Amino acid sequence: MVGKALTIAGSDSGGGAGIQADLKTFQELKVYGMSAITAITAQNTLGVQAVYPIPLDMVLKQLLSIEADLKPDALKTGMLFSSELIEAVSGQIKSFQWGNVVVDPVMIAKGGSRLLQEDAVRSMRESLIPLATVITPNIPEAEALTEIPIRSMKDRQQAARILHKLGADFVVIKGGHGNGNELIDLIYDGDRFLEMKSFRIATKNTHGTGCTFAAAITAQLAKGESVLDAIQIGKQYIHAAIEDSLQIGSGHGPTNHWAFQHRRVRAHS
Ligand SMILES: Nc1ncnc2c1ncn2[C@@H]1O[C@H](COP(=O)(O)OP(=O)(O)OP(=O)(O)O)[C@@H](O)[C@H]1O
Ligand SMILES: Cc1ncc(COP(=O)(O)O)c(N)n1
Repeated sequence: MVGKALTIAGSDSGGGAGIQADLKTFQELKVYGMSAITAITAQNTLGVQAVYPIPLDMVLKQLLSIEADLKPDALKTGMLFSSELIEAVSGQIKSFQWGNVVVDPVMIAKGGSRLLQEDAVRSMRESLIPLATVITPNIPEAEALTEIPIRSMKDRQQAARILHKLGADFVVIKGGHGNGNELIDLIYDGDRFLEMKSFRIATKNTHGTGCTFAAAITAQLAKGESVLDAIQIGKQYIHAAIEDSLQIGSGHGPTNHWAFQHRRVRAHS
């Protein structure tokens, strides 16, 4: 039986982030992809030109249709835009008893546009994080959720502890926004800290990296993999996708979803 993965997120007309990145990732990792669209963005590699939130009722109808017939093995949340949406979506996830929930707490796009209203951070903290199997904030998102400034690895560990206490089983604080040639994603399971290290790829083509990483974790969970293995495959997938990124558009180009499988084929031939 094929694993079924759901993304609850915003649409990116440029195809690099959001729903589009998630479905590409699901396809590449060989799970059946489904979507519930929370907002439509007019977006390209240069930035976000407009945001149109989908009426709450229509978002809930999408989730109901999926529950009535398809039922996901794993799901991820991305752009949820407002406090109302976060609370309603969290309520549905809970009442449908959907498990394997990956929360990517999307707040601000690369160019600076807000993808989450400022007053919605509290709902994320109180309603969504308690349902998370894995939460994958970048450093600014972890700072907003925990209200502590993050400058050192000790600060990151402290933020991870807070997010775990709020109810996330596994916390991954991503290091894309850090400095230096080495890049560390910090994992915390409530007991141990694990540092997932890689080298920093020098490229401006990093549009959709957060979405893609979380979607790859979701795909692996939908196939029944353990959370730690899913996070590690997620890292391999996004690293390959950034390393072989695509020169498309004149801003922050998208990642390359073919890279991961191409490398596997090469490694086995
Ligand atoms: N330049 C890079 N080289 C290698 N890995 C990277 C690079 N940038 C990001 N990553 C990896 O990509 C994943 C996503 O991290 P990042 O911190 O960029 O997420 P994000 O901030 O949510 O994404 P975005 O900035 O696109 O919104 C992480 O595993 C991170 O380590
Ligand atoms: C619709 C939508 N969702 C999310 C992001 C953030 O993207 P990233 O994966 O780069 O954090 C985005 N730019 N647009």
